[in-house]
Amino acid sequence: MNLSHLDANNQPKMVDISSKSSTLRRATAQAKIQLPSCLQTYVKGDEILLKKGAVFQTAIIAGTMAVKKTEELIPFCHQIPIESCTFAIEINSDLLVTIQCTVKTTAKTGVEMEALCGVTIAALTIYDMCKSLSPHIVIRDTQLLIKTGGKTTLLERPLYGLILTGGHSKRMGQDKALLNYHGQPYAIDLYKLMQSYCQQVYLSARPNQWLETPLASLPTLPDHVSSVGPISGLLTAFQTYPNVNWLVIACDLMQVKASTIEYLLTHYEGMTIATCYTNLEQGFPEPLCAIYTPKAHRIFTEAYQAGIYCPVKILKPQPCTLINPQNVCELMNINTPEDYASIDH
Ligand SMILES: Nc1nc2c(ncn2[C@@H]2O[C@H](COP(=O)(O)OP(=O)(O)OP(=O)(O)O)[C@@H](O)[C@H]2O)c(=O)[nH]1
Ligand SMILES: [Mg+2]
Repeated sequence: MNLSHLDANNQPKMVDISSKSSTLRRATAQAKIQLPSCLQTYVKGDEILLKKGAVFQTAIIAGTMAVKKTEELIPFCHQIPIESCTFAIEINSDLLVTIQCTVKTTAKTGVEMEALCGVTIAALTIYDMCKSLSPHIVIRDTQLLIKTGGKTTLLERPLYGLILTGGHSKRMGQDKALLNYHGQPYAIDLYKLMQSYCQQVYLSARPNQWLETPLASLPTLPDHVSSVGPISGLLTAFQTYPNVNWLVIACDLMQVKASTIEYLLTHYEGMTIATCYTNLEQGFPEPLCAIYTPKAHRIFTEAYQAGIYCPVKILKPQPCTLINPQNVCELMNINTPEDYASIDH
């Protein structure tokens, strides 16, 4: 086996990243701390206030300093410019504290060690601040939750892919998912692209839509609810696998590239309903090229029950993570034969 951490003499070495290219990379790590009940009286809102000072605020400062020092502590870590470092600390009613640290850089290698170092030192700082009140403090579950921007992507839950194909393609006059794209139906091309990022990819279609077509062999989620638009496909996906993230792409976004997906993943936020591109002309979130978290399930179900079917209308008032497309053409909607003729296929 060729281990990148060993040299030809079986001695350890720093991984050579000199020929890699710099990309925007992000890592989020998490640690938990179980505090003893005697600390309850010191909890004031989102903070623990001791004579020594504000515990979480101190932990954030310590964690930030630790992130910047990671290269000095871990022998084979590279020196990486830290471009952003944020902490989120929450405490629940059982005094279980959850710390998350997110680090960003534009570099040739990832910042997961930095994020892990950050939560670890933040946790130890909380321990140090609280230990005089009781030594019964347990730090646990330190782990990497999210890593994006490099060769492999890790999110805090599985990523499934959904290709929306259940429309009637009236304007096109033929099924858009079957349009030729470099020698194969576009849905197959997009399916293969999404497979490299998702654990599972499904077509979203009307029941029996793809029987006896070239798409028949692809995994399909037929609409559970009557097919009234893309919301039917979204709801079916959210209901079928409620605990995963969904990367959703409509089959008429024929200019989507690997970089379109990677950019979404790099900016993905697990705490919002969805990470979406902004439609620059109209300012609304683009719902059909987006990553949805499990929080979307309830929002879309309630909207559907209230008779609101338009995904843009549903997303607009919600907390979404919005990003500007790197290239507006990537999100061009191919709805008519003229649109199709205007693109390279
Ligand atoms: N699963 C599912 N997807 C749908 C449904 N209606 C539309 N879609 C998909 O949602 C995306 C956006 O659809 P539109 O472009 O608005 O509509 P369309 O029906 O494909 O095309 P037109 O008939 O020309 O309006 C496309 O990928 C469609 O395949 C539906 O009822 N169920
Ligand atoms: Mg369309």
